[in-house]
Amino acid sequence: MLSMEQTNAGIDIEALKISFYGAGSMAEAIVRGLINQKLTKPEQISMLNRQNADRLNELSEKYGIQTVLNGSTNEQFIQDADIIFLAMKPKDAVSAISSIKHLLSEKQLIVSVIAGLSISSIERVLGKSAAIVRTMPNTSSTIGLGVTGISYSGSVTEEQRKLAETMFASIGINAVVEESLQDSIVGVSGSGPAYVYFFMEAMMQAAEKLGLPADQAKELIVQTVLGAAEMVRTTGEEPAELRRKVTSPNGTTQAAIESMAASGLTEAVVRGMLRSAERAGEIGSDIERSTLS
Ligand SMILES: NC(=O)C1=CN([C@@H]2O[C@H](COP(=O)(O)OP(=O)(O)OC[C@H]3O[C@@H](n4cnc5c(N)ncnc54)[C@H](O)[C@@H]3O)[C@@H](O)[C@H]2O)C=CC1
Ligand SMILES: O=C(O)[C@@H]1CCC=N1
Repeated sequence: MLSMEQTNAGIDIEALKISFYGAGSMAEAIVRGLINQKLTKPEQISMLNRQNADRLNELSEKYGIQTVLNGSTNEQFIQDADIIFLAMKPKDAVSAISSIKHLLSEKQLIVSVIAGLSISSIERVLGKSAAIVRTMPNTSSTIGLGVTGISYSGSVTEEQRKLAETMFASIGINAVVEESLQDSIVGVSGSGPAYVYFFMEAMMQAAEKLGLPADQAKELIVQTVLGAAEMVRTTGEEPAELRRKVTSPNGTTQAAIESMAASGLTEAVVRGMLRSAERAGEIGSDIERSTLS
């Protein structure tokens, strides 16, 4: 991760107004990350949602940001924003973008976090080309350990690129990729945290079967996962090599790994990740079709 000095070079992000259109889990993860990492002040952030005043009140109290339900008052927030995050579910994207397109101006940067939604679909809904950053973040942005795939429309300037990369670097690491790879990023790191949680859930089930109390099992498993990821990062060794070091010939780990392999763990993970990327493509095609009809 870049240091703040490096990431903030030459860009006064605190001076910019950032509006999140869609106040769900991903928007909250980014907002929390931006505030915790002190990239900007809560007063500069607004969050707009279609419904659920309770959720908005909670977000406003928790983070000190401005929140507003869809309606006439949100127009001002959209018009005043320098950066607009599109953060609703894919199925809501076309109608949401249509409803604000008359409020957008050329100087604004649009950042989409929506899985599958292509830059060309956004431009088709807007009826013109625009400065669009297509991203695929993940929820670990909440604690500054996110991963974000980033791609740009042709209208994004060098300075806007720097701005987008600075924002996402403050809440994790970035991978700037060709837009055609964005569905792959979904399969790898967008959905990725859920695979790890799923594996941890299975480990917790097993630990309980082995007689450990649930809270102790959780503590041991969290530290095991954290330690293993940190080992890969700090030693620079390949996961396969680190695994070999845990695995004594004919010992306990070998017995476990053989049993997991026989149950098709590798194939299940590979198939699942490819399916996630494929699903992102399907979601994108559905949206594209709806913009053509
Ligand atoms: N949750 C995750 O781990 C990740 C999600 N994403 C993407 O982020 C987007 C949002 O996902 P989540 O935050 O998980 O969903 P969510 O369901 O938690 O939040 C979506 C929010 O958008 C609001 N919304 C829908 N239509 C609206 C409209 N017309 N105007 C204003 N607000 C509107 C909904 O009321 C809801 O609060 C999705 O497109 C997803 O593909 C991307 C990366 C990771
Ligand atoms: O499940 C989803 O569709 C979103 C996109 C990546 C993570 N969550």
